[in-house]
Amino acid sequence: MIGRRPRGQVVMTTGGDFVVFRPKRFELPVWAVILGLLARWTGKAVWWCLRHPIATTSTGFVIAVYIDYGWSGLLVPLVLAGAGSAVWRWKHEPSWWTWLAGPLLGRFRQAFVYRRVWREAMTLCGLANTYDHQTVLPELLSVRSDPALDVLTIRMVRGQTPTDFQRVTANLAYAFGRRYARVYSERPDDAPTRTGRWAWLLRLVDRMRFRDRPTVVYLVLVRTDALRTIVPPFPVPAVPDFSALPLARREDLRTWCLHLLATHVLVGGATRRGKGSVLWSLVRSLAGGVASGLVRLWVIDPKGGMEFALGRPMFARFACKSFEAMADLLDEAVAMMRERQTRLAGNVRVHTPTVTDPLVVVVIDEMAALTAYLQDAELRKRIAASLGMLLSQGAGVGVLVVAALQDPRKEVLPFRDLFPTRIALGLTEESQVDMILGDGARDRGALADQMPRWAKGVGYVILDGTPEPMRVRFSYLTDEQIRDMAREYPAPADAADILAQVGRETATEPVRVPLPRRPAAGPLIPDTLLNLLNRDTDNRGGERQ
Ligand SMILES: Nc1ncnc2c1ncn2[C@@H]1O[C@H](COP(=O)(O)OP(=O)(O)OP(=O)(O)O)[C@@H](O)[C@H]1O
Repeated sequence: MIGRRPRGQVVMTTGGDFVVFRPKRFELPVWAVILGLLARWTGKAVWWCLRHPIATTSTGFVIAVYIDYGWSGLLVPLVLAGAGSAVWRWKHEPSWWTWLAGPLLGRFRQAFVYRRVWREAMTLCGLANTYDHQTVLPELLSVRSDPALDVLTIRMVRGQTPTDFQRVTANLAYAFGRRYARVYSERPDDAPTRTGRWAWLLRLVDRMRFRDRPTVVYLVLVRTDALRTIVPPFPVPAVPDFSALPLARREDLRTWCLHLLATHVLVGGATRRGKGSVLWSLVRSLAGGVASGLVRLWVIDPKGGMEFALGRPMFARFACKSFEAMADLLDEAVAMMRERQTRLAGNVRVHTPTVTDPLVVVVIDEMAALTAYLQDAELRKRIAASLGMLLSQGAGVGVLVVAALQDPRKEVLPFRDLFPTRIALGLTEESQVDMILGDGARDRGALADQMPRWAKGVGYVILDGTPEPMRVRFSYLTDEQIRDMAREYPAPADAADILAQVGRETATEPVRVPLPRRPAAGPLIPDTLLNLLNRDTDNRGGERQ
């Protein structure tokens, strides 16, 4: 058995301490110790220079210029570098941040901010361990800064997992003097798409940069809260990209895009926290498709139209007064889903939206009004059955549900788990965060229950493919902007839509341009009725002119 005593003495014993070996101690002369230390430091310095070629070359250059020309000689390259940097920033700020300002600021903050308090912060946050009578700390490998965030790359102590860091995310934020932090087990940014002549080389470099590093975690500290200011509406894409709909601003100032294809979306948030802004941001991002007929919005607003009536011309179907009409709307969505399933089965596995076979998005504000608070038990059951069908089978055939609600408990929303995409705005209780975003989301940094009062429309989303939440702020549309949008992007008239409205809701039909007729493949109503309605629509169009 070999053991180490506290004083560094190696002791070797057999079974019961019968024989004890003590190694002989050598006394080295002082000159040998000094020589050894010098060799060690030189080795370290050379290794550092090899690892930091840019810093080494620049320092060498500065020293050489100073020796040859003195202080005044340094002024010229300094002014030239400053001017070059200013022009670069003016012409292309993102690349200036990526290649110059970000790395420089990161190095500076690594040396003068984080390293100074590293040992103290790691120890007090409970991330320092003891091994072999020595304290072992996570190692700060690098810091990368951008205009809003510092991203710290940290090598964990052997035996630690990213969960150990995620559990103390808030402690880490405050330890470094910040309010918000997030811990990622993989790089928080994606590898860029490379094109052009040197793409192959850049892709090789990216493969190295973005390689999987299981021993490393990434701590993102929010230096400047980019979400403090209201986010103006994003430009309307003429043809919406359903895999990337721009809805919100991210903490790193980039745009957060929703992947809407083949998914349902649940938005949870306490009252007056901005659920409306999430839904309107989504409607706006789809507006181009609404006008061209690629997207149909079927909207249910149980608050009597308070939220959505302003955008009425954009909606193919709208129910806001009668719960009966809301139940009918959902039943019709199920019928459409069934018809598509029959038509598409054996041909494709996922529906692709086209003008003749559009993406149907059923938007439901205040979903609890339909699933829990509705007095009529029969109607409630009918609605629950339709919603269950849509949520479990609708995504693949392009009939999607986007719903908002305040209370995410199972009693209120039994099909919570059928929503693959979830967004949590400000909530009132800790437990609600995990109910909406999934187990452990709060521990991983989604502090939706601690949202300050100003943070309307600020929420947490889970990025595709990563378990860690991200904080975003949704764009805010004023009533005037909603009215303008509705005027500019009205839904085209479709006989089936108009028929569905007749006699159910008393709201007057909005002005709509006629939609090209659907081919014989699958009209939902008989030809005789279609002709009748066409004539009716033409007449009304004539009256308006
Ligand atoms: N993204 C946003 N940016 C800035 N302010 C916002 C944003 N979203 C909402 N607000 C502000 O918060 C108020 C409440 O927003 P909203 O009506 O959308 O909340 P809600 O959660 O839908 O409320 P309710 O529970 O009544 O449905 C708005 O009047 C607006 O002033």
